[in-house]
Amino acid sequence: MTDATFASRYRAVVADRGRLCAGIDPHAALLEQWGLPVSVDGLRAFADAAVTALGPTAAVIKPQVAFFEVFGSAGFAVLEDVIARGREAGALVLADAKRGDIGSTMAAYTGAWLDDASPLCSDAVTVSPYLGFGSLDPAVAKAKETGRGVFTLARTSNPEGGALQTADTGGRTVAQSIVDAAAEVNGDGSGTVGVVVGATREHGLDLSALAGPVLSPGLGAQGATAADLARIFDGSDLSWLLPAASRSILKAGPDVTALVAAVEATRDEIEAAL
Ligand SMILES: O=c1ccn([C@@H]2O[C@H](COP(=O)(O)O)[C@@H](O)[C@H]2O)c(=O)[nH]1
Repeated sequence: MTDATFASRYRAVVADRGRLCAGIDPHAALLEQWGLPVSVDGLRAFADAAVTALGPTAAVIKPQVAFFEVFGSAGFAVLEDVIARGREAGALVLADAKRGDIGSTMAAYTGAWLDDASPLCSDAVTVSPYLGFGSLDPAVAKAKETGRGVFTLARTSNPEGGALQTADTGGRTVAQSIVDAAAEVNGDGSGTVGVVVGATREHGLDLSALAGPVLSPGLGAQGATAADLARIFDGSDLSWLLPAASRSILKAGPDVTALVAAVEATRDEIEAAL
């Protein structure tokens, strides 16, 4: 698709639009709040307004696949439209699918989310490394080859993640071992593998060798603030930090102008804090 690395594509769009990943999470409660039916028609209207507002404004948009999948094939058709329009509008589209399986099945997920031949092909996809980081090899290889990205969970924003992710594996935590494996892939400067580190608590990670993006969800609806980001990531290379917010932005809808203003206000608050 392109000779550019994911690092260079990421840096270009963030330099232009600022550090924000705006999520498209069509929760039933948000559909209702927007005065829409909780149906495929409601989903389509929600997605249309969201991608119209967020696609030309945010550096990265992150459709949460679960909220489309719940409507079956009709939901996936809406998601395909969101992905295509988001990319056309100049945002990087990060499909939040959190895929993870044995390598042979991971190869099929890679075909779905990172291959030009697929209608779901995105600029990046979220993955779960908990079948072993090596099980992600098909996705990592495809992403590297095509200038796309893979964002692996490391230290997630939810409270339940801690017991597993902070478990000690011979002198370092599970989450640190994921960050280190990502850093090894990124040693060539491609920035192919990003990590997910929530903004909701101290993470205790050494991100200094990562050389790739750090997606940090948890702003707004989960309670984290821009000031929390500055504190939690103090000492890290903040140029790689990509704070993410979904509901706190989407609640400004359905008016497109109000959604654009919410994206800009969130981004400006982040940029001022970092
Ligand atoms: O650790 C994680 C990983 C992913 N997420 C996802 O991000 C958004 C957050 O939405 P908000 O409305 O801003 O809370 C959502 O799609 C999650 O699945 C996360 O929150 N934490």
